[in-house]
Amino acid sequence: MATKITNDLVFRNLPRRAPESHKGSYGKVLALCGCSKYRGAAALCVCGALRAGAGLVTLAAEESVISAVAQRVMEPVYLPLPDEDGLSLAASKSTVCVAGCGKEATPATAQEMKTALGASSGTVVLDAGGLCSLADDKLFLMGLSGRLIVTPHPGEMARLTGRSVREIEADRGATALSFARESGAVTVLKGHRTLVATPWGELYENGTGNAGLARGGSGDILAGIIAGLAAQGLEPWQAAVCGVYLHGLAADRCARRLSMQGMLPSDILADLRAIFLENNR
Ligand SMILES: NC(=O)C1=CN([C@@H]2O[C@H](COP(=O)(O)OP(=O)(O)OC[C@H]3O[C@@H](n4cnc5c(N)ncnc54)[C@H](O)[C@@H]3O)[C@@H](O)[C@H]2O)[C@@H](O)CC1
Ligand SMILES: Nc1ncnc2c1ncn2[C@@H]1O[C@H](COP(=O)(O)OP(=O)(O)O)[C@@H](O)[C@H]1O
Repeated sequence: MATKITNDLVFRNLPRRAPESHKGSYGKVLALCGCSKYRGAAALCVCGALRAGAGLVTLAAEESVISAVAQRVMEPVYLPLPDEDGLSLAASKSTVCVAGCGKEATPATAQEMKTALGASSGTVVLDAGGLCSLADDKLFLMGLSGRLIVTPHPGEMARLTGRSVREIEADRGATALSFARESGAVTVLKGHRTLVATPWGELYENGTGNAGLARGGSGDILAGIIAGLAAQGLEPWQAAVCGVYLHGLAADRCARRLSMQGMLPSDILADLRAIFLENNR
């Protein structure tokens, strides 16, 4: 039986900003995201982390991605790739690594993920191509146990488990729970009524969100929001539970403002900040 994620559960777990705090108080996010084909995914992920409240966000990516993102958003710091030593160093200094949005699931991506995530010691949010590139390396994923959050949609869960999307959708709860138990990762199985499963057997169901989110880029923003929350000190399960709820709540508010038909993933960021404002954050 899944626990419904409520407004009270989320805002009880969300940190407040103390008057005497500084950027270091809210964590460093390293985003290892984007490729020349998927530049927008990197921008959306970075913006999600910034709007969720992270203190500093660094984007590690190839130059074509950096120049595209830098035209849209001014706050991130950039680490141009390839730079294996620079990537390891940045990962070792980060509070959270969010990796894989806008990456293709290739052996080169898997190697890049291993370089960064192996050097990090904080929370890891692994999404999209980064996650799928490691689908056959469960030992590596298990090595991140206790600090790993994975955010597959049903198609990605199919690649991770070798089962069909139809089988996964037929029993989403059991799928998420068994993947979480076997991998040691807090598992966010996305879709209508996203589930969050913990390695110790808890299952949360999210009731926010709507079909306006059913377009490319919504998941990239979610990964960034979860990373931004984890950077502020939330445990992996708290960041996942709060992240999926706030992402969906922002989308519901956005749909009332702009319609499900016309809203874009990036539009929900204005609603996320309004939700924080309405809740005195
Ligand atoms: N603007 C950008 O740069 C964007 C980049 N993106 C990146 O594109 C790459 C490929 O990701 P995609 O997810 O598009 O492609 P994938 O090939 O990983 O997955 C797409 C397939 O997964 C299945 N699927 C997904 N959600 C489902 C659901 N809720 N229920 C049932 N089946 C479902 C469907 O079969 C679908 O055709 C990733 O790296 C991603 O980050 C996308 O996020 C789209 C936007
Ligand atoms: N019908 C829907 N109802 C609620 N949430 C949805 C719906 N469709 C998509 N979403 C949400 O939008 C996001 C889509 O993520 P994903 O499939 O990874 O897309 P992308 O990789 O293109 O960004 C997920 O958070 C998912 O839960």
